Formats: sequence, C-alpha cells, structure tokens
Amino acid sequence: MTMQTATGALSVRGLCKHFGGVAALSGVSIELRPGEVQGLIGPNGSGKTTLLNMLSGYYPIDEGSIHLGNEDLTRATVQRRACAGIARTFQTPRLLPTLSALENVMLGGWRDARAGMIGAMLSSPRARAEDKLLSERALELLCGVGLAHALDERADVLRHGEQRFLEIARALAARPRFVLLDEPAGGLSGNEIASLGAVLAALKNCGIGVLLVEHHTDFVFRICDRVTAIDFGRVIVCDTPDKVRAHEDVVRVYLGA
Ligand SMILES: Nc1ncnc2c1ncn2[C@@H]1O[C@H](COP(=O)(O)OP(=O)(O)OP(=O)(O)O)[C@@H](O)[C@H]1O
Repeated sequence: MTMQTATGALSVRGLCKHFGGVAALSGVSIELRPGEVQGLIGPNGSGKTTLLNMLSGYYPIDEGSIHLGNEDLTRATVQRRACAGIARTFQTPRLLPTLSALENVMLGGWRDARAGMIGAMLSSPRARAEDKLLSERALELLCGVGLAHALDERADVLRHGEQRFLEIARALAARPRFVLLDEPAGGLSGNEIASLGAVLAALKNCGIGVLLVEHHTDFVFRICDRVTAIDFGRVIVCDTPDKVRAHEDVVRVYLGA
C-alpha cells in the first residue's frame, strides 16, 4: 500500500522491534506532521516507549524505516537525529542534578556551540559570545515554561513538576522540528497539566510537531489534533480524538469497557 507523506513529516514505516522472544513493535507505521500534536496511547507494555526510543535512535530497528522529510534516518545515530531536528524527554526526567536549571537548558543548546572545548576553557571571545546567546535563549525558554523563578536552582531541588518542565525546556533548546514527550503529565497537578497544555499549544503554533505519549487520556483527547492507539506493538487506529475515543477496539482494549 502506498502512503502519501506530508511535506517535512517525520514518518515511520513498518517498524519492527523484538527483545528476545518479545515482539515490542510489529510493523508500526505513523506520521508526525509539522505543527501537529499527536497523542500516542496504549496499555502498559504496548510499545509506546520503544517507539520513542527507536525514533530518537536509542535502539537500532529490526525492520522498517524512519524518514524526516526526504532524509533517511533509519540507521542514523542519536546525535544525527538531534541535528536533523528530533528532541525528546523521558518518562523519568534525566537532568544533570547538580547543575542549575539555566545550565541544564544551556546544555540542550550544544548544537549551536562552535568555539569547542579549548575555546570554552580559555574563555575565548567566541566562547563568551556563544555562552551569552545560549544563556539568553535558555532564559527565554525557562520563562516560556513557567520556570522564571527557578533559573539558578539546582535541578535536583526542583519539584517533580518543575523538573518535567525543565526537561521540556532543555529539549527545546536544541531548536527541534519534532519533540517526543514520554508521559510529560505523569505526576503533575491539575494546574501544571493546564500549563503543559499551553506549552504544547505554543509549540504547535511555532510549527513544531509533538508526539505525546501519555496515559492521561482525558488530556490527550482534549489537546491532540490526532491520536494513535497501539496495542501489542500494532497500531489499532490513528484518527481525530473523537473517532479514536469511540473506536470499538480502543474502547475494548485500552479503555477497558
Ligand atoms: N530494553 C528492553 N529489553 C527487553 N524488553 C523490553 C525492553 N524495552 C521494552 N521491552 C518490552 O517491550 C514491550 C513494550 O515495552 P514499552 O516500554 O515500549 O511499552 P510502553 O507502552 O511504553 O509501556 P508503559 O506504558 O508501561 O511505559 C514490553 O513487553 C517490554 O517488557
């Protein structure tokens, strides 16, 4: 079957991944378009995180392909994918605990640094100028995710919700075209989930495509343009939230009704 690919989309075709005898993904095809928020839902163990790991290059794939626009990223390294514009967050935030919030986000912008390690050690004019730019951008991003009050706080003293927003800001520092978020609403308060919704809407407005892996289905159905539901490593349906919510296999398999 031939599938039309949206211009500049991140597209996955026929992805398969086995861990020993476990088929974590069996022929998964999805397309994430620029400027869309797409939810990825499914029961525990259905393959959501495996898909994110394969999109971001953490696991090699067994079969299938990954393209960003015309660029074949199927065998690309994590760094190559980051340079191509794919950023992600993790189920448990992976921050540098003893660095400040500002420093964590500045590190996310490493791609923009050209002065190199020696230049940074010698504090060359170029390194100082880059540092200033990275710091200004990090400040802007931290304000954008509601962490203006925590710039100089160590990452490990931040509350759980703050750490989640910090991780998103760090991902954005790489100026991605696509962001893969692994359960960003996990452990957030109602107010924080509302803030997360506002952040996702802002990303969409900037033309960034967001893949949102999330168990918080009310949030997913409310905020997403499209939702993909998977089970046992296979796509059940990809459609608008209303259609996915009403899909009989989704109701049976995922919502347990
Ligand atoms: N590194 C690994 N080694 C072995 N098996 C793995 C590995 N990662 C995932 N799996 C298996 O692959 C399947 C899919 O797991 P995955 O974590 O992708 O599911 P998930 O949908 O993200 O689950 P959850 O919602 O609980 O996070 C599961 O059976 C899991 O045990």
